[in-house]
Amino acid sequence: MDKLELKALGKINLGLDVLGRRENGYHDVRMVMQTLYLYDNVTLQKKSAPGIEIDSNLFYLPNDEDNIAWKAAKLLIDEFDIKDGIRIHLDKHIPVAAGMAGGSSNAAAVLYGMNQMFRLGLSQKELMERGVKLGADVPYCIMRGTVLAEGIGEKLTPLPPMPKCQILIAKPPISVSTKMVYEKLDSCEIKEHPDIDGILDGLKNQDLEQVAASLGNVLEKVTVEAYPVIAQIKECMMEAGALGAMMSGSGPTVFGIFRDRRTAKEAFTKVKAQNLAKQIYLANVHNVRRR
Ligand SMILES: C[C@@](CO)(OP(=O)(O)O)[C@H](O)COP(=O)(O)OP(=O)(O)OC[C@H]1O[C@@H](n2ccc(N)nc2=O)[C@H](O)[C@@H]1O
Ligand SMILES: Nc1ncnc2c1ncn2[C@@H]1O[C@H](COP(=O)(O)OP(=O)(O)O)[C@@H](O)[C@H]1O
Repeated sequence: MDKLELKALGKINLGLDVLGRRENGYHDVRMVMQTLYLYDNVTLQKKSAPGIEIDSNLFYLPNDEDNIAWKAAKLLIDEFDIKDGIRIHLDKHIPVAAGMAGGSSNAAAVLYGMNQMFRLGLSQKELMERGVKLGADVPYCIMRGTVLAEGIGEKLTPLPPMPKCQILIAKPPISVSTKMVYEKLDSCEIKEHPDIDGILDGLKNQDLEQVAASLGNVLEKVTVEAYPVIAQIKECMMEAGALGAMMSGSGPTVFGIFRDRRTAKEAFTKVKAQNLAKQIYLANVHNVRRR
């Protein structure tokens, strides 16, 4: 197989708690992750000349070793002494620097795809061990689905699937650095921890209302302080009938959970009319895990 087309799916965090800080600056987390059917297309093509070529539909993304998808290819080429070269094309749709793991998911797709293309024979666990070297969210992006992520995000426990619903995504026109958000959190006292167990119970009971009522993200306060538009989008979604709304990851993307598509579409129109975000999408949850 000389060419492979893959879907790199984005995620939201239904819950994100930070339990402590490690000496290397990374944080111990307890997060509930959910994959969305909102994706970048990743095309891999073998080439006979050695080396990695990468490009994308977005002019501002790096076309070199700074791209996390490039790093994923390099890791496998070096470890397995792969003689062929590879061309990677990214057709991006997941908002960038948004808290939706777009880059991590691209890297996961490259690891997964190259494992097949070059018949490397790596198990999912072995792919995830390589993934975490590229970023804390990469192992989850390999696994997908509804998952409890602990450690720095790499200790994964599969959960019952998210009940059927519609997710509205709105990314205001600002970019957020994950590193800065975690650093800012270090200077605040965490007064209230999110109810991660409430989300786990809700999933166990397949109770969408309980899941939505238990959403919580300890990073939200940090990002909202800098960008109040996040709180405005949440309010707009709640007024429009969301069962719950919250910032994903380090932000600034906000998602709302809706029981039906009609209400979600009405909320879409309201967020757009208020000019709170330019990138607005309706997405289904994607509960199929990779094995
Ligand atoms: C916040 C979350 C929630 O899912 O996602 P995003 O908002 O980035 O999508 C993740 O914890 C982000 O994961 P990811 O974006 O893969 O992190 P990395 O590239 O490994 O790290 C970027 C920076 O975030 C900080 N970081 C990341 C993970 C973690 N458990 N503790 C941290 O302190 C570190 O400062 C690190 O330098
Ligand atoms: N393949 C990629 N897709 C998106 N961003 C990338 C990629 N490679 C490197 N980056 C850089 O990583 C940063 C974080 O991107 P992204 O993964 O979209 O955000 P997040 O971690 O918030 O989900 C961006 O500012 C971008 O410059």
